[in-house]
Amino acid sequence: MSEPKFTTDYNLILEKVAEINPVEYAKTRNFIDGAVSHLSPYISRGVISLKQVKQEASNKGLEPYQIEKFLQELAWREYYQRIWQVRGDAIWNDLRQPQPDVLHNKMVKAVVEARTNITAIDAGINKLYESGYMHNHVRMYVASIVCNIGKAYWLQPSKWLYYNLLDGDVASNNASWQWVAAAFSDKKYYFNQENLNKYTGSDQRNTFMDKSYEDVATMEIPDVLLETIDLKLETILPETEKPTIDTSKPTIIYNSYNLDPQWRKDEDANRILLLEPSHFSKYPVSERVIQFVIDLSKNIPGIQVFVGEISELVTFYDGSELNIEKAIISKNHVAFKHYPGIKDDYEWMFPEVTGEYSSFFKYWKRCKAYL
Ligand SMILES: Cc1cc2nc3c(=O)[nH]c(=O)nc-3n(C[C@H](O)[C@H](O)[C@H](O)COP(=O)(O)OP(=O)(O)OC[C@H]3O[C@@H](n4cnc5c(N)ncnc54)[C@H](O)[C@@H]3O)c2cc1C
Repeated sequence: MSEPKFTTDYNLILEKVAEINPVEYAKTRNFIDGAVSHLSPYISRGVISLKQVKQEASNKGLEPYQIEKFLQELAWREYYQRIWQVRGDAIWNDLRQPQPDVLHNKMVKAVVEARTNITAIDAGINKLYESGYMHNHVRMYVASIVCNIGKAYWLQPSKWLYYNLLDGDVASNNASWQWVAAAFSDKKYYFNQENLNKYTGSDQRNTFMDKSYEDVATMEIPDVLLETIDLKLETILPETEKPTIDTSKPTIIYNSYNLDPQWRKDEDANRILLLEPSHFSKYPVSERVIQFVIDLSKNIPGIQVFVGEISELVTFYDGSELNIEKAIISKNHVAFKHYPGIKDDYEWMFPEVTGEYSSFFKYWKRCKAYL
């Protein structure tokens, strides 16, 4: 399968939203060449909302049962966002219980270098480096190899994946790694070569995963996974000019989690894509991700890219008649709580269902009442 290409043209993105096929999706989503939507980079970057995607799926004239699986998967994302809202920075800790059976806090070197010798896994990692995307099932396989077979603590590996993903989202990423590693679920997620072959179209045999599930769960760490690496992930940000701000008007702030071209689009305002070094030192991403974010921002007319802190933007309004609480406008987001000013609500899929639920299925049951 060729790598998915992620356009940054807004009209083409909307075409991709229109192309979703919930019926095929439900049948094939676990296969790496299945009819998945590839919309996550746009959802995570806030170009489109879950509400918008849900609306599109609902307008296809299908029966409710035919779109339910797709809506349920969208809801997984919102479920994790709600957890992040409640937990804040505690999303960086074990969410439910300590990860069992941990040997080290580093990353497995063979995974970073795509040389586990399991062809479909190595191909999935290389695709990640080439495209910034990895299929959900491959993410689960990789996380299981790293945390459950290689016995790494989930934190550093999750940062490695986040760094490389165009759709990198702290809530979905951290919680999913923890789900695989049983820090956010009752048991570790395991697979074997037979399962991997089925979903990746591979026919490889005699690998360290070519065992029964029971043997996979109890085997010694294979030699190839023993070597570890301590990753030092850094974000390289471009140099930018000081922006031109007309301080008689408010400034609308966009960032790597909000690049919605429709939001407040008819307002007379300054528009800034704010790339804060402090944010990216806490959440490092690759140069590819930064370029993707900058390219997506080009859908917003008049936007200026500014690498700097919100506090520097605020000083532009010193002596201005506009009160800073009205001058800065952003979308409410847990990673950008430190912005001052007006914060618009995110377009939730299920605005009525707030807070943290002890399981996705309890959460989904509640959501279904609003479908
Ligand atoms: C270890 C691991 C790490 C992950 N890290 C991220 C991440 O950083 N960012 C991210 O957006 N997703 C993450 N996911 C979830 C999921 O893999 C991706 O959302 C999905 O693969 C994106 O591809 P798609 O748009 O084709 O999804 P589709 O299957 O077409 O689903 C449509 C949308 O529903 C949402 N969705 C679907 N499945 C999930 C799921 N399991 N969890 C959360 N949301 C889901 C996504 O927004 C996705 O775009 C992770 C999963 C695992 C197992």
